[in-house]
Amino acid sequence: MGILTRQVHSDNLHYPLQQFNLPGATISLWQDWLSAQQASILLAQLQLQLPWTQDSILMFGKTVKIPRKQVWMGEAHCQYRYSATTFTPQPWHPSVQALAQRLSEFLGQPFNCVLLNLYADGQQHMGWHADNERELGHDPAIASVSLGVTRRFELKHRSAAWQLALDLTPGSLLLMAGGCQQHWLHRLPKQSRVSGCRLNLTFRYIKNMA
Ligand SMILES: O=C(O)CCC(=O)C(=O)O
Ligand SMILES: [Fe+2]
Repeated sequence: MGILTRQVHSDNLHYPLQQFNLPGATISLWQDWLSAQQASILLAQLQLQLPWTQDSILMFGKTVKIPRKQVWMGEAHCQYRYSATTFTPQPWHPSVQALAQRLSEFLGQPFNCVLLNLYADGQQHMGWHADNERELGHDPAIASVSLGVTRRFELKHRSAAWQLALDLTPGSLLLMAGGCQQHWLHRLPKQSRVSGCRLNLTFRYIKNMA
């Protein structure tokens, strides 16, 4: 348990970076990647304008509703398979596309699809998982932008007792890279006392095989 190696760098004054060099993963966190104003405008826009659905998944042979709402979005070829279901992407919302573009420039790597999650309150959550679908390729870099209330985000190593907990504040950018999806799991736990909603965007890249 406990926090592992922690290094704090500052690439430039506008975007201070915290980097965690974990065994088999590199986690980078930029707290105020979006300004408070940009984050709140984007939250209001996306909450209202996207076709949010509370999807069902198959768990131990039963269909259960997931404890949050989602939208899968991006380039048309970016199919996403999740618990025996294939999701076809929604076309880009212009603000989300602009964010993907800005992220690609900032991080120097392409992003062409995104899973958006809307957690109405602290009861809504996402369980332990890794984003290791084959279509994401080997050791994908996944960039996560948070809006709305601050929530805890946890990582744990698959085979050793190492854990890391971070608070994801509105406007923060988290990058999961290295072998993170191969060696670690992550989740957004319930926080019963948190009221207010959070919207998270996890940007990914899926190659066009056509
Ligand atoms: O809401 C979060 O911060 C986590 C989202 C996540 O892990 C995912 O979309 O795969
Ligand atoms: Fe994830």
